[in-house]
Amino acid sequence: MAPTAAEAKAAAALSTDLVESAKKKAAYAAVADHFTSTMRFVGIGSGSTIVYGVEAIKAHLASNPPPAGHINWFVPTGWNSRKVIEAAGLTPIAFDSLPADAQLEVAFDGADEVDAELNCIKGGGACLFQEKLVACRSKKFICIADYRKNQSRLLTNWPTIPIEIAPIAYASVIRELVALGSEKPILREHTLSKTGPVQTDQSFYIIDAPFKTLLTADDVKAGKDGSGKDGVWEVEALARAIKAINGVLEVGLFCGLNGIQAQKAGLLGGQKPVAVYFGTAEGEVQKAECSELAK
Ligand SMILES: O=C[C@H](O)[C@H](O)[C@H](O)COP(=O)(O)O
Repeated sequence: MAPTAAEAKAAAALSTDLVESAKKKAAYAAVADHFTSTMRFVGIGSGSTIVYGVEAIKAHLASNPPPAGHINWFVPTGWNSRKVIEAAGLTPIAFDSLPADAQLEVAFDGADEVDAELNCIKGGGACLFQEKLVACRSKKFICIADYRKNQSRLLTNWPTIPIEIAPIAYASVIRELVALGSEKPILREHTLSKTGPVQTDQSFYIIDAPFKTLLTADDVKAGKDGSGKDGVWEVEALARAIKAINGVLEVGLFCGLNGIQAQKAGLLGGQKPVAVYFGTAEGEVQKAECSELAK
């Protein structure tokens, strides 16, 4: 028998509660493991999950105040992120105001989907360019997500790759994406009161491009062809191909080992998180660590 409207509403509310509680638990665990009040520069991502991360940082600072005279600076990844930092009473510093030699100790952010190798899709909320800048300038990038985001391969549950592009180039970028095997890339438009394309913090546009489920590096090592033949791509190969299109500012695939290698050498971090904290539907937190760091 189909559920009544009241039953359906109650089930939806329960599911929302589970998701929010999973985000919060993951955020508090991530902050407990990776934030200290002696840190100088900390990156703060965008979206609904990072709000709990900022809440956890605020709570941590309340019970572990920084040494006298020490300022914890929080680097936002856009307008929304800055508002969250300010609303929590924390001190923001713009990315382009950072001292030239400053490195962020850690950056926390959410994700739309994460695969078995911790490659991520980001940009569901139209923030990805500044998030990548901040992640790559951090010694470690830590991701926080709920159980819906935890998939073995990208483009399993999340349908498209967000790509930030120069407005003038949108039609030609769409044509190039189709040539790469994306069936129906679309320019993201407002769905509520305002009409027209969604604009990013850089006043650029977002194209959402669907592709077949992406292969991991391990799939390719196991002999699968991820070169784009028949529209089948390995994550990094596709990220490189999209980034090479004229008019693309950044692609919402956070992947690759470059930064990880640099991080192992104690230099800059990378696009790929070193750890992802997933809040589970059972109320636990599952921590996935980047296996390359252990090698
Ligand atoms: O554009 C938005 C960002 O990449 C977010 O970090 C991502 O969409 C995850 O957002 P949420 O935490 O709301 O699921």
